[in-house]
Amino acid sequence: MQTEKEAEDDAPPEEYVGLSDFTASGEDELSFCSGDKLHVLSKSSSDWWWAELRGVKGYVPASYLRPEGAEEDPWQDEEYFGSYGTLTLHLEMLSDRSRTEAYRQVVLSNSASLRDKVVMDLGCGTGIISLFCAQLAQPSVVYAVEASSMADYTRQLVKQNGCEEVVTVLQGRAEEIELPERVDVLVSEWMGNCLLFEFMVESVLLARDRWLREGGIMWPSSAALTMVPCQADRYFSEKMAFWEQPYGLDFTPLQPLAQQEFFTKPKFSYLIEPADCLSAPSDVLCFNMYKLQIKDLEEMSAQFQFCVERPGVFHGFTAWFTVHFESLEKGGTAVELNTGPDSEPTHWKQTLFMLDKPVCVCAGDSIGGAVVLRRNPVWRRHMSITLNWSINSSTEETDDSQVGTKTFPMWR
Ligand SMILES: N=C(N)NC/C=C/[C@H]1O[C@@H](n2cnc3c(N)ncnc32)[C@H](O)[C@@H]1O
Repeated sequence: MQTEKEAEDDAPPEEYVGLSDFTASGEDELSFCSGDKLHVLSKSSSDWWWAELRGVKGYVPASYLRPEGAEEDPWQDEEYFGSYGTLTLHLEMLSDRSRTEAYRQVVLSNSASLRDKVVMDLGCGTGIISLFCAQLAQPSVVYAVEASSMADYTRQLVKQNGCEEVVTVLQGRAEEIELPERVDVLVSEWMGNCLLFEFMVESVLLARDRWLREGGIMWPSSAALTMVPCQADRYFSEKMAFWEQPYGLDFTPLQPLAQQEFFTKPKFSYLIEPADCLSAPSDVLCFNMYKLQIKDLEEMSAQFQFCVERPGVFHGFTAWFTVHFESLEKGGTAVELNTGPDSEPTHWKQTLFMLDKPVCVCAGDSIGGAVVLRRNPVWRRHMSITLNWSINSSTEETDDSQVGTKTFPMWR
């Protein structure tokens, strides 16, 4: 095995740029800031490279770097579709029974109406929804569109399950591929954390405008982002209270660091208990998938007014989403996939937004305010969420800790 020194002598250094800040956590690691130009001296492993910055050498995480000069793709498609070319994410989604059964139920309950229909499964992944269509109904054709390298395996799965007569797998981005005809049904599982993260919904809208025939069906047909003010004792004690007295020592000087590290960004995959909800939840944003336009996604805002139903600590807000699949049959019942705390947990769980300072609230208090989602103008799969709130206590007079505002990057 070559040492770093030997490897270093072999290859000329390559110029890389830091994509974001990195703080070394081992003495052989090298810290750098976003934008720093590093010389990569050897790539001894795929994850950690031996690099030099301003005369100092050390290991750096390869995922934090991009080659100097390589234009950074605002959609980060190489990384995005690369991640879907491996099984991890597909296993997570397929293991999510609540999510996958909901799509199965949609096909099953619309089986008769799907006969002879033309279906597009956008971002089919392993093809599970397309296979449900071929297995549980008799569509004339399902165009299973998948941009990642998983498409090769999807073709094998279609053949393996005897569905090649009905399912045609097309590898490519839904925005770019050519279909031989318009479709009657556009089905997709596009929802990201907080409903919109990854902004795959843009691809769904482009495909709708290009391939859905007049009067065609969108599945999901509608989507709603739901929020609620909540208590998050477990998370707060794990990440913040912990520093009060670990092993009898006072580590509170670390609390500003904990604030920065754990409460600045939203916490994905947080499972909130119904009892943690301080009030009834509210659908702050609702999307009609037939009318929604891409330009509507740049900035979305809503007011809210929560009436506190139980005394507790207002640690922050929790968000989740619900999507509906309208029935193909007139008057048929819609299928609902609800990712909230009162439903079967999904792989998304919920998203927690922690305030800087928790506030005690009493039943009868009201928490009014607004939420603004702003899509990142450069990094098109990212957004920020700004929350403004004011607490009108039914008992105490209003002082400054009753009003607040905080913006959370997701992730840029
Ligand atoms: N539900 C979440 N979060 N992720 C959904 C799952 C995303 C799947 O859809 C594929 N995909 C995403 N966008 C496109 C596109 N524009 N064209 C073709 N395939 C696409 C990804 O490669 C994943 O396999």
